[in-house]
Amino acid sequence: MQQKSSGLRPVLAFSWRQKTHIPGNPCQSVYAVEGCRRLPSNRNQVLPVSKMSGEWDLKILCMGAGYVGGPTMAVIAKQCPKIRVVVGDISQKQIDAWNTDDLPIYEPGLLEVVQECRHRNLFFSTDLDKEIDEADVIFISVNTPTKTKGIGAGAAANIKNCELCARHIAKIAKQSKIVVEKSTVPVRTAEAISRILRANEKGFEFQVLSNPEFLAEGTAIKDLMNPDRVLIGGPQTTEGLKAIETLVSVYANWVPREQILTTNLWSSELSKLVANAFLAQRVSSINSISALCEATGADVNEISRAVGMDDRIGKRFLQPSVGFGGSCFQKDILNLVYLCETYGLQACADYWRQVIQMNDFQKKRFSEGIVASMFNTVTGKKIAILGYAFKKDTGDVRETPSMFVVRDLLQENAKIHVYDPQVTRGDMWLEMDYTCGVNHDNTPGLDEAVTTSTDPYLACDGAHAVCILTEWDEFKTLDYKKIYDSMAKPAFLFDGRLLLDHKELRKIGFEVHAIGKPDPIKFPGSTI
Ligand SMILES: NC(=O)C1=CN([C@@H]2O[C@H](COP(=O)(O)OP(=O)(O)OC[C@H]3O[C@@H](n4cnc5c(N)ncnc54)[C@H](O)[C@@H]3O)[C@@H](O)[C@H]2O)C=CC1
Ligand SMILES: O=C(O)[C@H]1O[C@H](OP(=O)(O)OP(=O)(O)OC[C@H]2O[C@@H](n3ccc(=O)[nH]c3=O)[C@H](O)[C@@H]2O)[C@H](O)[C@@H](O)[C@@H]1O
Repeated sequence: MQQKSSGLRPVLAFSWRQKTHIPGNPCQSVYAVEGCRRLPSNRNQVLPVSKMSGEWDLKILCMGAGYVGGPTMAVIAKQCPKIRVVVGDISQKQIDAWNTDDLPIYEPGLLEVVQECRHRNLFFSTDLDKEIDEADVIFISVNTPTKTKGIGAGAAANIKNCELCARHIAKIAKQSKIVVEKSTVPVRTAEAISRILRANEKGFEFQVLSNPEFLAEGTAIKDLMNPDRVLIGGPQTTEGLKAIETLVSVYANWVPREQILTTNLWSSELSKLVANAFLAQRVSSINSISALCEATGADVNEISRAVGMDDRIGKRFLQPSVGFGGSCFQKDILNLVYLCETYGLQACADYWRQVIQMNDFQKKRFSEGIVASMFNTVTGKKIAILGYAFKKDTGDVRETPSMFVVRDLLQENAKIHVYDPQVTRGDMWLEMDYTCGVNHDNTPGLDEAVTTSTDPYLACDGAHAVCILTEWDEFKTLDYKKIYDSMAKPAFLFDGRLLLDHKELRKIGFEVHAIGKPDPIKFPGSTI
């Protein structure tokens, strides 16, 4: 298994955040583009897979070697040995890392797949001109963060990077190509990409498809090897349908045909936003109930169990937490909210915005609960944070709930000690600066207020409280007696993931507070 050195690692050579701010054209509103033109029917140049690429069945380029581009292409390369797959990026550091065994992202099982395919039919390169020229199919898998400035700031997705890719392809291409949106984008982005490509065409045709990705970090390889479905949207023209068929034939190498859904472009683009919105909505729904459980003495785990056993509701995504994080849930819901507003559907926009507001409430509620429980002050107290990644099995810290809790506790002048097996100190500060505007370089005393540790026991040594903020498996088997003995008393433990055995912890002597769990003092007899 791919293994990074344990503990908060030194800053990686590459840091994803640096690449979200690529200078270039500001985002063009996709809502301003004209209606879709039908493609001329005599330009039937999209070839079936087997005839496309000489010694290879097909040549694929993926622009963007991040959390999606890297794993997705590695799995295509693994499952399709006759397809040449190149993952390209504008970041030399990123590509250099992909060409070593110290991959730029942590994802269980990824290294093995990369090692199997690298230099066989999987290549990582910054020579985008050459690879665009050679590719038959080009995936665009670049970051599409929420806009921070200008029209739609704080809600609309910035598709600047997608547009730059389209312009790059248009400039270099000397023959017909299929261009595939892998990035998550606002509905009708394919139209903007098509227009850019068409405006620059030199007598050949581009087909633009939408193929959104549904992998989750931490389980990316499993999700890619066994997807619930693959979704491909494209123009419903003869050429468009042929292009769809070309992409279907790639996935059909390992995905059962009935799980490969084909549809039109706009349904495909919108389905991705809706899938993330529904998933996040479930988390916010159960988190809202966790607050009610704490007030009434009900147990949120029992609620999840009882409700989830109804087949119509289902068990998954009902795990209460300190809040959802990650680069996409908030971004994609905001994107949906912005779309609704753009089309004058304010009630729909308000409905979906509430999912984010509930998430903000949950994060805030957690940090306020810590302060309230600890006699209304954490000033000068050492608080150990176990887990900084937004979920287990990833080193990704984008929008991680831990960051918001740490920010709030810093405002109360606590001394923070963080342990996470995969997060770098550099990434931690970068995200804090980008998302919370808290910069450790120009805020006196801040750097010293946060210690990052490579050992969970050191992080907890002498602490007044321990907070479980990521559900890493290793936290389940720590020696909590040893931790308790080393802590200031009373020893508080705040479980933001419902990961631990609270009965056992209380037996040791901890004062335990957990999301959605009845407080045994307030509700004697209700603890399960
Ligand atoms: N992270 C995730 O789990 C998932 C992300 N998505 C979506 O996939 C897209 C990519 O997300 P991530 O992989 O997480 O982003 P990322 O930030 O990890 O990677 C994006 C990469 O694109 C590169 N890039 C930017 N502009 C470029 C250009 N003009 N040419 C070539 N490379 C360029 C960047 O240098 C970076 O390495 C986003 O739209 C995201 O919403 C979809 C499903 C899952
Ligand atoms: O578009 C994306 O980026 C991806 O977003 C999510 O994947 P990801 O964010 O990697 O991870 P999730 O497992 O969905 O978790 C998201 C957040 O919700 C939290 N969560 C999840 C499930 C749950 O029951 N409770 C809960 O608090 C997690 O801890 C995490 O902070 C979706 O699950 C993917 O299908 C999608 O492709």
